[in-house]
Amino acid sequence: MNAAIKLEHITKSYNGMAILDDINLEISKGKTTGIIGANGSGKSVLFKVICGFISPDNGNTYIRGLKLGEKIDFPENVGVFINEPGYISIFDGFQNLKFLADINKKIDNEKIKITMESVGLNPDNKAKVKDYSLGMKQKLGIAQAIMEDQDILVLDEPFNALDYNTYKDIKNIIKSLKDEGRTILLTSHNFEDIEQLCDSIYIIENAQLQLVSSEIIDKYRHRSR
Ligand SMILES: Nc1ncnc2c1ncn2[C@@H]1O[C@H](COP(=O)(O)OP(=O)(O)OP(=O)(O)O)[C@@H](O)[C@H]1O
Repeated sequence: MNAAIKLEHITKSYNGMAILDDINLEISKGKTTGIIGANGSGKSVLFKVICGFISPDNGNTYIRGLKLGEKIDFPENVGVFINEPGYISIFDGFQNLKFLADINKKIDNEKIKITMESVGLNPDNKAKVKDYSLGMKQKLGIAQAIMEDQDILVLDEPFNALDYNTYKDIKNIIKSLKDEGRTILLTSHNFEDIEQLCDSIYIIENAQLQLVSSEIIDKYRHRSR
């Protein structure tokens, strides 16, 4: 069976500095995989390569067996949450999601509303997104990533800027998506979240990706206490 996500020998440099150096990764369907690493280690760059937002210098990305840049440029049915999603600032939350939903025409208004409610947003709130708080924008980003029942989710720091209750809500949503068998790729600076949600954990260090050992897990547990 094809892996949901497969990376082969991915390299990416900026200004002569290797950010990703010969990255290989295979994620099976239905698994939740965590990527950890220091600020600036390359987690977002890796996620953007997987989503087809940036091209690697070398290497191949396959989503459900389809090679990016060959049969498809952007993977289909992948829910993406990468920090600071772009919104139409003069639209309200519902209008923004409706605008995006109209591209694929897979879901109706009711599904958008149900999804907004599931992340704690009121679909009838007419406030423009430019007046949303950071946490509300974060919730809207999560809603767009899951509203079409995308079976692969790429979530870069989904817990940033959330108050405690919303954080709990979003964490529970990710848990249920995991239980439903979605394939999830996740970053968080809170190691406890990664440990609780993920089936396997990788670390990016010095442009290399490696499966974390129990020693590294201990180090991170200690750090997040
Ligand atoms: N478009 C770009 N041009 C030049 N350098 C870039 C570009 N995008 C990313 N970088 C560099 O690549 C490195 C990795 O950035 P990335 O955003 O992937 O880090 P990260 O691991 O997600 O960090 P954080 O935990 O702070 O979110 C950084 O040094 C960053 O400056």
